[in-house]
Amino acid sequence: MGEMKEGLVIKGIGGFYYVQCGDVLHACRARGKFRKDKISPYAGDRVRIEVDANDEGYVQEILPRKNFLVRPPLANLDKLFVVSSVCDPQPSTLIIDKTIAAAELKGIEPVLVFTKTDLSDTTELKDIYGSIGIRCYFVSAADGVGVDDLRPELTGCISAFTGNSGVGKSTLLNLLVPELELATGETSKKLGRGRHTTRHVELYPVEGGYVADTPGFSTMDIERYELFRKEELPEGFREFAPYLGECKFTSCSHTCEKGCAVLKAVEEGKISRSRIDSYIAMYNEVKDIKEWQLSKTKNV
Ligand SMILES: Nc1nc2c(ncn2[C@@H]2O[C@H](COP(=O)(O)OP(=O)(O)OP(=O)(O)O)[C@@H](O)[C@H]2O)c(=O)[nH]1
Ligand SMILES: [Zn+2]
Repeated sequence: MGEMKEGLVIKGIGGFYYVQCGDVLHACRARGKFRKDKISPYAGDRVRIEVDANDEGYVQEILPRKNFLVRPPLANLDKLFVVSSVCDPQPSTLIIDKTIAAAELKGIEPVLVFTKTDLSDTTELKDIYGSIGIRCYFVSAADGVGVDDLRPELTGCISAFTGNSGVGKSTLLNLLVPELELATGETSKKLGRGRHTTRHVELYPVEGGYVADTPGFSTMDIERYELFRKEELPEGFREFAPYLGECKFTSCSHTCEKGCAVLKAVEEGKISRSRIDSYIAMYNEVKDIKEWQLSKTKNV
């Protein structure tokens, strides 16, 4: 029996899993039982490996995941940077709010990043997102404004960047982590999404943490793969928390009921219209989803 170690899966490629144990990176194969159990290690997984005398490693056990994203496949994400441009393309508050909610419900901390502040006014976005209890950054890659404020957010955690095509994710990541050398703008378009979808996910060490290299990670992936239960939806809107439990009806859906404390807070200007509009739109989308349709959001 070889030496047992515990480490972090940095990437999986060509049947090998690269596991970081302290300063050493072990290329490991997986034990056959994973395939049988239909569970395989992914970037972000904490695993136990056995290293034999020839320095060959085998993944023996995947430690319990705190969360899992289906696409891009990533385990144990601490932080999700939700990137939107203030214009070009115009931001969609519904997409932003869906992405925030998906992160919240998985126990991933959302951090909002608005890019291209050199191109447009940010007052409206600041009004909506400045006071919901989520850290919010306004940056411009064109003149570098705000980029350094964001850097400490990468420290000591596993993070990923998501946002629609063209919002400036790659441009921003290149400023934060120059070693990544991601293709941006026209080059990225020419290479096409095919390149992104077939590429493996890799965690890059940065600022004492890791950032996932997921250039094609758009909010579409969240819409397609992360479904909500209507009962849990209010937890995706953290500024609703003080009012939940205060409604007249215990079964209140917070969409239209009389005596709803959440809707009252909206009337009083304590919750923004934009946020409740997103909540109601999302509620209407998920209210008829069946339990079996939700199974794919589990941590496997
Ligand atoms: N004016 C301005 N343009 C920016 C800024 N950030 C990015 N851009 C431009 O926006 C375009 C898209 O940027 P990318 O970094 O490729 O966007 P992306 O989100 O990575 O796009 P995908 O790779 O398609 O997912 C490029 O032409 C960038 O030069 C910014 O802060 N200000
Ligand atoms: Zn209510």
